[in-house]
Amino acid sequence: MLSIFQVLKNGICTQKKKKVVVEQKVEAPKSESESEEQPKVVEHDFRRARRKESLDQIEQEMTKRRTQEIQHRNTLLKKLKIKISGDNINAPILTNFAKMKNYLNQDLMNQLTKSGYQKPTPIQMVAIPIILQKKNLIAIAPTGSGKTCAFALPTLHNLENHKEGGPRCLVFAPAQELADQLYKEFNKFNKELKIKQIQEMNREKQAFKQAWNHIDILISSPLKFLKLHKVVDLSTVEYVIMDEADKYFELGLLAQVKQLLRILESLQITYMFFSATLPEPVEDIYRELLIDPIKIMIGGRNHVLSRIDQQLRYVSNEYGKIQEIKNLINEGQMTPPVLVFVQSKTRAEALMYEIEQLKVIRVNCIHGDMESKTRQEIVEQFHKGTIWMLICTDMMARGIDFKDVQLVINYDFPQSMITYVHRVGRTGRAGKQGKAITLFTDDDKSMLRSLANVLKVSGCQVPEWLFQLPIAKKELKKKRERFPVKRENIEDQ
Ligand SMILES: Nc1ncnc2c1ncn2[C@@H]1O[C@H](COP(=O)(O)OP(=O)(O)OP(=O)(O)O)[C@@H](O)[C@H]1O
Repeated sequence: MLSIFQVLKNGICTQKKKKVVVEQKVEAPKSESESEEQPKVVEHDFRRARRKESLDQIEQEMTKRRTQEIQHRNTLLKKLKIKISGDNINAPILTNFAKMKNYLNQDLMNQLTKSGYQKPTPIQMVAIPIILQKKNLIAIAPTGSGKTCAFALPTLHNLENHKEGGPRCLVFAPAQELADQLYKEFNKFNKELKIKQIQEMNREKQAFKQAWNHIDILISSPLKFLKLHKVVDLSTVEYVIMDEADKYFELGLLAQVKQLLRILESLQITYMFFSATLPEPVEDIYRELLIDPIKIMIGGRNHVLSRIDQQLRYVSNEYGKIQEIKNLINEGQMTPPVLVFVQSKTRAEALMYEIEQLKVIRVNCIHGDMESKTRQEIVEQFHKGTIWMLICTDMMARGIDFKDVQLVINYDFPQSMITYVHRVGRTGRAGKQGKAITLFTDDDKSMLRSLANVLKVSGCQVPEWLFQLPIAKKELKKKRERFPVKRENIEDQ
């Protein structure tokens, strides 16, 4: 006869997963020797109960840890001002690049080590795992925060080895200098893939077509690409990256970009749009094109990093500006390299001439009227440090990565706040401190209220009087974007 204890035990055991063992015991004929084994069964079941208890404990512990990890991750994301929206995305890598060995191939890991990068920047923490998932992406992150590496590394990983037949990735940049820079940055990490810029490929159509078949990544401006795309087969394209994704609209290239996107529409493409400033209407245009895009925003739209010390100086008129430059030189505040932004090519030439006359600073200027080779040489000299001060137009405001620029001077007040964000973003890059001084005259007062908003979003102390100023009307802002303020000639001061 079974004791109550045994029945209870067997009853309990039959509900357990490993039923078979217990059922065998119930069905087997009973014997003296078996009854002697009863304590063993009890012990066995007791151990099982203990094991279940401890499994439950482990599960509870794991759930607790998972919750803690998510909480910790969310706290860190909040601290780093990272916002992500979208479904089913890989978790960010919030520690160091070594952790990426589970994601990136060994070659890329080796190149990363050589580059000296140790810790991913916030945009790299989140964008790299998402691009590896081949998801459509809209990413907004501050100037100098490493967006190029954020899209270049995972794209190189996704493309793996060289394949003949035509490029699998198209990278678009709005200016030649930026395309050159992207080319260098991709090549920094690349060993296997063949990357070309459109201007390196022969303009003669047949030769272009032939060269097309042997490359993996093509870097171009949308305009140049539109001139040549008809002679090649686009069916190999899998990825499209648009750097400075809002600049095309600023340049009035909306129709061209739409045309480009229409051409690519029938293909299965993963899109990546990157910028430090992506106005909502532009974002909406891109969104229409994408299926379930993931959006990453670091900081905010038009966000200037807090490590850039932004200063405003009232100089009343054009004469005041040149005096202020002399003061800054005399006060020893012009530690090179210095970038100075003006609103036109003629003003760039004129200011260079004025500063040359002082004979204290090695100065040059750069603008779109110069031959591309001359521009390349000037950029090179500024990189090397043979030019200390470079006076430029807004052609150099976006994307250009001059190392360690100490000071940006907005000699002429920028035509829009988007331009302001990009100009001052030429300093304070790659984790360094930077300084930006913006001169304003009576002609610029109507734009100060908008600047106050940018300063506020960037976490700066903003003098209260700036918020008392009237907000410039939309029409006025638009007018200023299109037609720069008429200013007195620099040479007449
Ligand atoms: N993880 C990293 N660690 C150290 N330096 C980095 C890292 N990632 C990028 N950099 C460096 O930071 C600098 C700025 O990078 P990058 O030009 O990609 O910035 P960006 O976000 O594209 O800026 P912009 O909006 O002005 O184009 C470069 O000199 C780059 O080499």
